[in-house]
Amino acid sequence: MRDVLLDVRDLAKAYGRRQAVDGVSFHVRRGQTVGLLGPNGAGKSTIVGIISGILDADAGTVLLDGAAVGTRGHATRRRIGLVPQDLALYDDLPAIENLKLFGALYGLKNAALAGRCAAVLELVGLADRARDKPLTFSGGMKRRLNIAAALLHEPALLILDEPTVGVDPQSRNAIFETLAALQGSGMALVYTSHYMEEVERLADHIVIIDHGKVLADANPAELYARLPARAALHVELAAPLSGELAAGLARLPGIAGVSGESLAWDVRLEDGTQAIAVLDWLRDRGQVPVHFATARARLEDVFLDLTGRSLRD
Ligand SMILES: Nc1ncnc2c1ncn2[C@@H]1O[C@H](COP(=O)(O)OP(=O)(O)OP(=O)(O)O)[C@@H](O)[C@H]1O
Repeated sequence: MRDVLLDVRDLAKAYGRRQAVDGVSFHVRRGQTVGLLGPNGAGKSTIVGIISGILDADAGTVLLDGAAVGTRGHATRRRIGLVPQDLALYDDLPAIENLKLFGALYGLKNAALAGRCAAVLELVGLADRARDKPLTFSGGMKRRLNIAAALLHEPALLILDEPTVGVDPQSRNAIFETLAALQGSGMALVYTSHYMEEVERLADHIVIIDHGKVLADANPAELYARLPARAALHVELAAPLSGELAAGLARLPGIAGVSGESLAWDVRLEDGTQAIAVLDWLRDRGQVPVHFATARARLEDVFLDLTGRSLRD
């Protein structure tokens, strides 16, 4: 496939007897944001470590533009930027000096280094804090400085490992703005998270990982389309619904399930537009809804459907 930037094939990695990554394959196209979603311990950090050439895999290959990435493949590794889960900053060194250190590691010097430092600080919204030390920064600002450091060498692919853990909501939004700007510039991103809302918001392709394996690899619309119920209707009635009527409701076309009792009911719908038909059906039988709410299926539902477990467990 011509537009594939990163091709991850059959990765495996064990720590002692624990198989952390167990035959993982997926790819990232140019300009695409791939969300790696999975619970804590699923293997995301290990996958990211192998992709960015920090960890050796026991088996499998990682190709960037057809060239192998490995702990010894320096030229290819340089085309990847990694924002690790653990912050790597010198707290009492001004932000700009931190960046110069990282830049020097990438071989940047003099005017080129100064130019890149200014550009990345601007991009992450820290240009006016260049001379301040990270110890005066919020968790989110430190994270943004880390993102800046990973962008100094203009990578083709930026990998972010849980970049919003421990970050306040305002800073979280600032991080999203930075990432949106990077997406706009055509950069490919790999974003790991166990926060489904974030992955839903950012990613145009989602790889769900659990116990070191890929459970799903698709765009969000495809993931939702596979669900038996893509929406839910919660309805509260003025008078209790009989068991007989509830059973009748469950038999209506497009209804995936009915649960509840007395005044409050939840109806799982194959499609959200069926909510109107359900409300009409109830009203035709003298059941007056006093309150109702509909909700679309979320990635949480996809995970639950795939594993039988909640991602938040
Ligand atoms: N250095 C290590 N030594 C031993 N076991 C490890 C090591 N690193 C990770 N593991 C184990 O490998 C499995 C996968 O861990 P990994 O950190 O890749 O998952 P994760 O999805 O990134 O989770 P988290 O978000 O909590 O970091 C876990 O069971 C973890 O305990």
